[in-house]
Amino acid sequence: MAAPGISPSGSAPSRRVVYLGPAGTFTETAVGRAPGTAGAERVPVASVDAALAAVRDGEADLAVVPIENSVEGGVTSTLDALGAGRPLSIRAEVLVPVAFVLAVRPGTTMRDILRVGSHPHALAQCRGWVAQNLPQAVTVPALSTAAAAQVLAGEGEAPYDAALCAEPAAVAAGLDVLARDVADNAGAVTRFVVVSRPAAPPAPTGSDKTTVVAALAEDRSGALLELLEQFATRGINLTRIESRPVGTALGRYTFSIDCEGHVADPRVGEALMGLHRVCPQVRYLGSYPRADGLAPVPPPGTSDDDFTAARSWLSQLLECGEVSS
Ligand SMILES: O=C(O)C(=O)C[C@]1(C(=O)O)C=C[C@@H](O)C=C1
Repeated sequence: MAAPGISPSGSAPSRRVVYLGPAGTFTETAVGRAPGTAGAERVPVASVDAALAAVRDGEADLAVVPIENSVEGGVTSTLDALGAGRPLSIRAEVLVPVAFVLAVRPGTTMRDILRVGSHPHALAQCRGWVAQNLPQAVTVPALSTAAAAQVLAGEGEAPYDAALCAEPAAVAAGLDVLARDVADNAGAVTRFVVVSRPAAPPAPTGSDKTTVVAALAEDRSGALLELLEQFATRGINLTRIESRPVGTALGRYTFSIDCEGHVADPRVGEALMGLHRVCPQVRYLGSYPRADGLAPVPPPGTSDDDFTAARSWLSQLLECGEVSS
């Protein structure tokens, strides 16, 4: 692979974005909608780990990876890969509605299906549907939804009789669609993030999110409460919080957190400083515009203006010993 920023001809610089492939995954749809990827060379890879490794190693400029689903919650492989290893920055988020079809080789009927293959997150979102409509079938994990379609369509014996994937992936693989709108919860949405090597965050927009991973002080009662208080006392709403095992021993966890606001917002900056004081480790993963455009509504006394006014009140106290009001 050529170095990032250099085209194979060595002439015009080009950006390279890697994503969980092959063509036809929901991640590919996210790449098409992600800010900063227009005109970039798109390179599909086999896993989230491979995508993030390509960015860490300088083989790609950006990776687009799934991080959260409205039905299944956090994508643990992404949370773990972002939370450890060489640091990375989240630059943007993208929301993609997720709708699955049941794809089969031509001639297969519902009764023939004993094994259903797909990405584990897709299988989890369709668990109830499969149990109800294909009670005889077991599920088989695949690298992605589109990979499941391609494997099923390939030559010879396939490891499953049906694949759950996006309809364009089924059509591209030459499969038949036996059922549409396969889901336990209609209207499911997956959230993807655009990731780069560490860089200063984009400027605040007034509708931003910040992502951090924080470790708790070991074996201390109230440590989690202390972490949460850093956000609560500053009126900052959390949009996601998940515990992930550190992996070294039972009972050791880090917390992956998304909160409303930007690190440059005084109240968010102060909350992160609070985390730095009370947590043994804090990994800042980035501040970036919200895909839904919603702006936070801070409770009374916790707006950025309130924090700025309080800071200048303290400065005056330090300077003059009193504040004329
Ligand atoms: O397999 C795909 O098509 C993917 O893009 C991965 C993925 C995921 O990791 O959650 C993305 C969206 C769907 O929720 C199911 C699978």
